[in-house]
Amino acid sequence: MNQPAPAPADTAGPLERDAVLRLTGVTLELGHRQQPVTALDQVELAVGPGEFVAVTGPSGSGKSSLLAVAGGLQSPTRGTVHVAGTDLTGLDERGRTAHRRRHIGYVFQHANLFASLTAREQLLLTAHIAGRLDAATRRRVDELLDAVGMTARAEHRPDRLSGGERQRIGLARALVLAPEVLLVDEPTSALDRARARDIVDLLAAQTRAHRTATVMVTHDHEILDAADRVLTMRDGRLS
Ligand SMILES: Nc1ncnc2c1ncn2[C@@H]1O[C@H](COP(=O)(O)OP(=O)(O)OP(=O)(O)O)[C@@H](O)[C@H]1O
Repeated sequence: MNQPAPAPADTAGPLERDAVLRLTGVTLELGHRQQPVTALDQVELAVGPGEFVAVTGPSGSGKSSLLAVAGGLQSPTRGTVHVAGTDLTGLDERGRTAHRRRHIGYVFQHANLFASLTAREQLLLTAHIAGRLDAATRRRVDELLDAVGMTARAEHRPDRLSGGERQRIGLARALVLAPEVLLVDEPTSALDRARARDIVDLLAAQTRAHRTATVMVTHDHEILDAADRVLTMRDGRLS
């Protein structure tokens, strides 16, 4: 009797049909032609609205590469990346940037804040660039500053903030526009336990409230319980 073929690794998720973020057969080769490194190897991933996916795995396994490709910052060597129904790999640089701005929030490990702006202004600038600096967004900025515990530091510039405080502002900034896809690289690496818990709970709550498709890369095993699914990256493969 014929045995059914083994099911592929379950990285598609229960909401595949409605996925806001979908990577199909994504391979990323980096380095020189003579010495290529396969940073991503045939990755399949689908994340639905309101779903919070955590990705963990050893150093050098491809986690940052996964976020870079999912966010359209890096083009895959092979495969497709769909964000909100559009294939990023089919767009030119300009189209990709525009699509990224409209649909994707990215939280880098190092916040990349503007040196001359206060913490509050970093958030307001994001709303301004998107043409959404209205009363409701100003209220949301203040709520987010409060949610990340930064109200008292809101008028400080980055050089007067700690690494953890800058990290929290970077996260709040990415949440201002409630993007459809949120990609987060190690959001708790500079935070103590209590603060790490607050931040990951905030991420989970925002993901649900705004039906965001969230992917968070983390080494922090104590926060994995906040995610709906935990995937592991090993040698460029996701399982
Ligand atoms: N520009 C590059 N050229 C060649 N190889 C690269 C380049 N950038 C990354 N790599 C390699 O690609 C692989 C995946 O790197 P990546 O940064 O995605 O891993 P990671 O899981 O995020 O690691 P970490 O947890 O240490 O940040 C690693 O083997 C890395 O050495």
